[in-house]
Amino acid sequence: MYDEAYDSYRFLLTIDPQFFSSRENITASNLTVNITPGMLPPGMNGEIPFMSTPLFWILIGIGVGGLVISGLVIYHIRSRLPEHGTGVISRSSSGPVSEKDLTHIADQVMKCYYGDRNILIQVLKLAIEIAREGREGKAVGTAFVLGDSDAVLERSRQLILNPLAGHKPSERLITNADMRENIKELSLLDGAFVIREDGTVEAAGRYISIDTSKVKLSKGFGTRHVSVAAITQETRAIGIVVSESGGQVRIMAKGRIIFETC
Ligand SMILES: Nc1ncnc2c1ncn2[C@@H]1O[C@H](COP(=O)(O)OP(=O)(O)OP(=O)(O)O)[C@@H](O)[C@H]1O
Repeated sequence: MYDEAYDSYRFLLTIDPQFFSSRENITASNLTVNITPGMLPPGMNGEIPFMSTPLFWILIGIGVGGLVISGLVIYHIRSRLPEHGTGVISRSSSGPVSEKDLTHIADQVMKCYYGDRNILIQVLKLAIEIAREGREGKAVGTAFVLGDSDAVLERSRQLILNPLAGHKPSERLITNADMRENIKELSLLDGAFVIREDGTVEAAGRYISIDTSKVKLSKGFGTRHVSVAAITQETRAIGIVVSESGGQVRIMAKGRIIFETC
């Protein structure tokens, strides 16, 4: 009786899991009582769980791969673009820089700069004028390193004798109209301007002589940009670079470009 029942239903019958765990003797009578034809307990119906199928692992692989690729793309975009955006002032613009433009840029830069906002605006204005006007009909490139000037001077050297040496601090203020004209002339020289937070121009023709290996600017920038980025990484200064080749004005802080004009 037991053998017949079990053999004829062995692919269809369900054995109650509790049945074998109980200490009762297995007898033909209680076996038949606990066998329910056609009823399969949950999880024992012969289907392979989805998590064990190759399709599941393929989908997991696609998901993880997608996340990794998205992360790499975002990292690449972030390392290429300025952190705070691109400016509104185009190289082809002419005329004076509007207060609105300057305010917009200064707002962005002051997030990374501890110095005087008005002095910052004066330096920006001058840099933008140099980028737009050039000198003697030619494009001019130069760089301003603003703030933390003792630390900057320690990490740089004169390329030529400092043309500003011997002039009174009051004559060397960036807010002084004569000084601004002088800076435009001196921008033809190699090297950078070093400017104190209070607007005193300490030096022109300064060569930044520090290790640039930790700078993470995207490829394509030359030594002017890279060395200014490096000095902003090592000091609390910000850098304002006028590119001779592209005409953009780029503002740098903490080793990164934080703003650039179009
Ligand atoms: N370490 C430095 N410190 C100060 N000025 C530098 C330094 N390196 C280069 N310069 C100045 O930058 C000028 C241009 O150099 P380079 O072409 O390599 O820079 P760049 O970043 O491509 O700038 P640009 O976009 O203006 O061409 C040099 O002639 C020199 O006057």
